[in-house]
Amino acid sequence: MIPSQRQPADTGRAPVAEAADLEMLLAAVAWRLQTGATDVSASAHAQRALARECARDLLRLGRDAAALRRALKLARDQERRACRDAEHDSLTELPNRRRFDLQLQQALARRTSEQRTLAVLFLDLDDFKRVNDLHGHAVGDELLRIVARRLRGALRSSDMVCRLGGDEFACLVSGAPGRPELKRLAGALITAVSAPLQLGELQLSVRPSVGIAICPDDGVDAEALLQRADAAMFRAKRQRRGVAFFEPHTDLPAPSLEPVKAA
Ligand SMILES: Nc1nc2c(ncn2[C@@H]2O[C@H](COP(=O)(O)OP(=O)(O)OP(=O)(O)O)[C@@H](O)[C@H]2O)c(=O)[nH]1
Repeated sequence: MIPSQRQPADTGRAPVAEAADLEMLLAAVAWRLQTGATDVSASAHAQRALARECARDLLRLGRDAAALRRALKLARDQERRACRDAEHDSLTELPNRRRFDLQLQQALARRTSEQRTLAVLFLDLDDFKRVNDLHGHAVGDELLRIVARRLRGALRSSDMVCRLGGDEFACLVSGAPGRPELKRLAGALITAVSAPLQLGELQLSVRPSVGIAICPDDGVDAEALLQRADAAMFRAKRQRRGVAFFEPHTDLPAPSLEPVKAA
């Protein structure tokens, strides 16, 4: 037998160490080299396959991560939009009644510790129904958007204006405004809203009536303040005064009389 064709007797033991003569040693070494080379080439092949698989997995992982990031951003955007829609008026993009109530309650809670006054201004456009009736709902909508922008522009950034609904708006003025300052502010809001406006061919103007309620003089909770500012606005409109401060004797409903009991 030629040496290269001889196989070690027992592949489970170390054949090189057990070679009894030179011929067996050569055969054992040749066999070791051959199996070693096969092992190296098999392992290199396996490693290349593994590397390819890893690269594919990494690519898939990258794509999955990007898709996950996109889905997460979409969900966050949707959540933000839902929160925003829940607290904003879709026509004017001003905060809505719900947002106003929350902010008023927060301002009232802070006021207690800071001992400051704050005021609610209630605005309602005069004869707005005529705008809709004469020029159509779309013109009325555009006018409401413009009024919203004008109110926002006439207030400090620390003050808040919301659309309560229809042609009604409310402002929350915090800090420590006195009556003269509040009267001036109401006048500035009326001037801003009443400026003539051009809508295509149409030239229009609207005027608001404003009622003012002050915390703590006129109430210390959100509902009372808004109701009282509304009552004052109603009187301002009725008397065509433009602005009115809440007056308990005039604006509160008279207490109902107890029915006389039969004897
Ligand atoms: N264009 C438009 N009109 C609205 C909207 N919401 C409510 N309105 C209309 O606004 C009008 C408000 O009515 P009122 O405040 O009672 O009527 P007004 O003519 O302003 O009367 P006074 O407040 O007494 O001066 C109604 O005709 C509603 O139909 C809206 O989103 N868009």
